[in-house]
Amino acid sequence: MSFVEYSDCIQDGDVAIVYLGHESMTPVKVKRGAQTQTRYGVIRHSTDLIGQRYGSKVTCSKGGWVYVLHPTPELWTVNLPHRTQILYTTDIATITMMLELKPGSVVCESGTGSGSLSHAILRTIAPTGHLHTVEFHQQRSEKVLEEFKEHRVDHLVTVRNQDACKDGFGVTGVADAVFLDIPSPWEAVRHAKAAMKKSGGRVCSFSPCIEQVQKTCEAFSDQGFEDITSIEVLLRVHDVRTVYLPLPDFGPDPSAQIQPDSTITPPQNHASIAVKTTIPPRDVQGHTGYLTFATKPRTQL
Ligand SMILES: C[S@@+](CC[C@H](N)C(=O)[O-])C[C@H]1O[C@@H](n2cnc3c(N)ncnc32)[C@H](O)[C@@H]1O
Repeated sequence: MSFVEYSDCIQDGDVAIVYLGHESMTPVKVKRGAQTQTRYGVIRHSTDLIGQRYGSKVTCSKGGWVYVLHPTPELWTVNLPHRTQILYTTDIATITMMLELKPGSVVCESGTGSGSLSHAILRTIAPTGHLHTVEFHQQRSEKVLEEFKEHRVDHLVTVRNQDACKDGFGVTGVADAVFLDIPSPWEAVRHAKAAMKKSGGRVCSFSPCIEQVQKTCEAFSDQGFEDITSIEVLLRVHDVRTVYLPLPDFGPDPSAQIQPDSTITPPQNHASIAVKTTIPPRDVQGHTGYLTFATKPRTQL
């Protein structure tokens, strides 16, 4: 198992996602001889997990069952231990697309936080790209490195425990893209520029407040970035419903030159048909933050 490569069967040392039901999942470190308690009873790793196929239905000791899923960055985002605020898949999908990330991309990121975005970046840039991630909180940087090792993606990432605003990203002229999720991103913009390739690239900053966005846009402009754009991504999940619509009664068909026939049954007054449709949500999910994108143009030679 690795977060960037799929394996068929569960092995000793894997991290598996135990799916207990809607909205109820938990990550489990698979270890020979270990047990995991669930509300459906005990899962014995040696017999119930190791050697089973990912996606299998596993029966617990009380007779209830769970599914054991292969980990993905999306599942990790909804199951990871929170050490900070994190980015969720709606923003992550937009960031990945707008930063034009692909296999082989070199990316700089700060702060690493709980590693939610980092895992998604790693899956996209594997197998030949690299992520340079900077986190100034020592325990957070140590913990996330431990997780990268457990998830077998540590060969794709360098974690630096330093201040991105003071000391930058630890690399110069190598990055295709830079991502900032720190309280004062405008202080890191010049370091972002220095970390990026001479051929240019894309940068993104995530900030919850519009005052932060204004300062960051000014810094991007001062540093010569172009195409500065701020967006907010709001997800609207529609509910699928069956609704009953009345059949319209258009009266007799004037083009049909048929004499009234008493054997034809007239349409019923309140006839209706069942149709599937979607209902938009009444409330739109809350604000997470603004995403500001900009382009570093190719340096003139
Ligand atoms: C909101 S969290 C990032 C969450 C991350 N994007 C995720 O999806 O899990 C912000 C992190 O930035 C770190 N941080 C704040 N300012 C920093 C700086 N100047 N240099 C490095 N890290 C910084 C904080 O310690 C915190 O862990």
